[in-house]
Amino acid sequence: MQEKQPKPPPLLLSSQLSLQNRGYEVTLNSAFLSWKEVETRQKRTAANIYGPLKAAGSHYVPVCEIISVQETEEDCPSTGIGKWQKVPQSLAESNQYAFTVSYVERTQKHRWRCSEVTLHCTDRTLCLQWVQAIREQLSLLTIRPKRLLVYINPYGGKHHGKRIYEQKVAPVFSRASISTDVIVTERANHARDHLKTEADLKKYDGVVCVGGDGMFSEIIHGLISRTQCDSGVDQNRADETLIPCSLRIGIIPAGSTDCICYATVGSNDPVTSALHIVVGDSQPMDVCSIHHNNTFLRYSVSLLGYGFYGDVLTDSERKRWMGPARYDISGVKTFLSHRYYEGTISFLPADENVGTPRDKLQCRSGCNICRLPSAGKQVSKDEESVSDTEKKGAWQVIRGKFLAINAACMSCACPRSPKGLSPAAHLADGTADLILVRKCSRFDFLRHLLRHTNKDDQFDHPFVEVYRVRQFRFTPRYEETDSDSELELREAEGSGRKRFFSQICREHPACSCSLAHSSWNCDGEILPHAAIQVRVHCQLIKLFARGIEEQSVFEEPYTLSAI
Ligand SMILES: CCCCCCCCCCCCC/C=C/[C@@H](O)[C@H](CO)NC(=O)CCCCCCCCCCCCCCC
Ligand SMILES: Nc1ncnc2c1ncn2[C@@H]1O[C@H](COP(=O)(O)OP(=O)(O)OP(=O)(O)O)[C@@H](O)[C@H]1O
Ligand SMILES: [Ca+2]
Repeated sequence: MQEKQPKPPPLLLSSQLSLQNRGYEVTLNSAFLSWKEVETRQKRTAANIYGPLKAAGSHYVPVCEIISVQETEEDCPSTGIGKWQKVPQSLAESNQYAFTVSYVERTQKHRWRCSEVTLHCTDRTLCLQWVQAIREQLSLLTIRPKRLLVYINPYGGKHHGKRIYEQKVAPVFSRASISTDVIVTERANHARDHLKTEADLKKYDGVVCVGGDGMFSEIIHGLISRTQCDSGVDQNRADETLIPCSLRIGIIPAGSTDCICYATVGSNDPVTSALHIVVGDSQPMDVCSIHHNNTFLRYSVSLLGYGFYGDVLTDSERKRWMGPARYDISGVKTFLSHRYYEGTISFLPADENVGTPRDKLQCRSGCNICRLPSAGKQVSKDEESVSDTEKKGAWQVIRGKFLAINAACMSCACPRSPKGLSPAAHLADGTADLILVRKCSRFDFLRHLLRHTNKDDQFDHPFVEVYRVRQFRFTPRYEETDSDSELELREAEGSGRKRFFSQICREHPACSCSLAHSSWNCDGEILPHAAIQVRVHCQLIKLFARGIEEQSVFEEPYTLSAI
């Protein structure tokens, strides 16, 4: 039996217009603008005089990817000179009216570009009719932002934030008739504090940051805190159900790692990010809350890393002046120091229906795992206790010596590691992947690190374990209060703090006493405590992004070759 083809949306407008001196059949319906070349009588005779009038090439642009449409003035007589310009004389007289449609074009490596087509009409009424019809369709796309609050960090990455915004992003926003209020930050936490207490958020459809992961972190801290404060939710309580933020966040990459942008869009290209904002994309994202006892410390969306990544960050902060290269220098230095740390990790594993960190399937645009009902909503306290019945007593405890303890709420893909720290982690499934790299030789650790940069599985080592979790806790050995450690602690207190550290450091020949414990790298910020409690909040924030599109979408961008 033949499958029934879905009916195309009703035609809104159709005309023969010209493009680069050739005739095109141009049509508009509520889903697509399309133009296909109409064979000239001459060409038709040469090919097949009895055949149907055939289109030589068709182009389809989804209406939702049209950026703007405007009447084009280039074909009018140029003022003062009185000469026709640009359009060949033969066409100029008959097709002097034109309109230009700007639309999204996909290029290599998940990049988007702003492309244009200028279509010429025989009379102005027809031209205006086209402009109006397309504008009407665009006005129905209410998901698109009209007013944005933009924060620029002038010192992120290579200090190009301001220039990137002015030269590459502002023209795209202005073409899409998006109005902006722009704040160039004057100090660290300027954006966070402004969002938290001052900004009149009702005026905006979204917040945009120009900078790196650290700048994004400021924005989410400001927005999440503001949202909880407005709803009377106490962030210091680790078991609180947090209220999701309603404003979407856009990231224009201008940092050193740009992993949140890279992992949600597929590239760290400012124009691509600007276009995702213009078309009004929406990608929900998980956020981890981090507490020490009952004190809120920070939120994290990408990497929460103790040991290796904590030490890389601590060292790299002293080298900020180097720009993005600081991470590589500190990376090599930390790698050579080969420090390991002892402690206990307890975690609550996620249900199996959200998959595992060893899955081959990766989180992509429209991901089915992130759309599961359990992932789609914030779990309230009551619901949490019901779904926890199966998990009662399911906390697992692991004690050991680790080179690195990493929690990735999403893949953490970035230019340094295009598949990321945890390639199968999901953006919005309510879980994080907990990666434990136990003490091993330098050579083995190097093999593990190298696999972040190639196709090999970085978890396929006997010294690496990985779990998909909803919550976890970490206690470094020197803070443990179980009977063994308590005894050690008392001994240490009796004989002075120095002796306690020297006891730990006997097992760390390569380190000095002050480095007997590491710090947490929380999205590029150092946490003040080593003992932490972490909980994933499903889809707490939304980005102007759509997740990484499948490669095929990039290769064949709605352009059908000759039919
Ligand atoms: C041999 C090459 C191995 C390369 C291994 C590369 C793995 C890279 C994994 C990157 C994961 C980034 C996760 C995102 C973290 C962001 O929230 C945060 C803020 O932006 N960035 C960093 O903390 C910045 C973290 C940057 C870490 C860079 C680590 C570089 C390690 C280099 C080790 C070299 C050993 C060479 C021995 C001769
Ligand atoms: N005007 C400013 N002066 C100094 N620091 C600022 C200013 N505005 C923001 N910051 C801080 O700069 C830090 C780094 O910024 P950002 O994340 O943009 O770049 P990066 O660290 O180079 O990149 P990445 O985070 O991707 O590694 C952030 O923690 C942010 O709080
Ligand atoms: Ca997740």
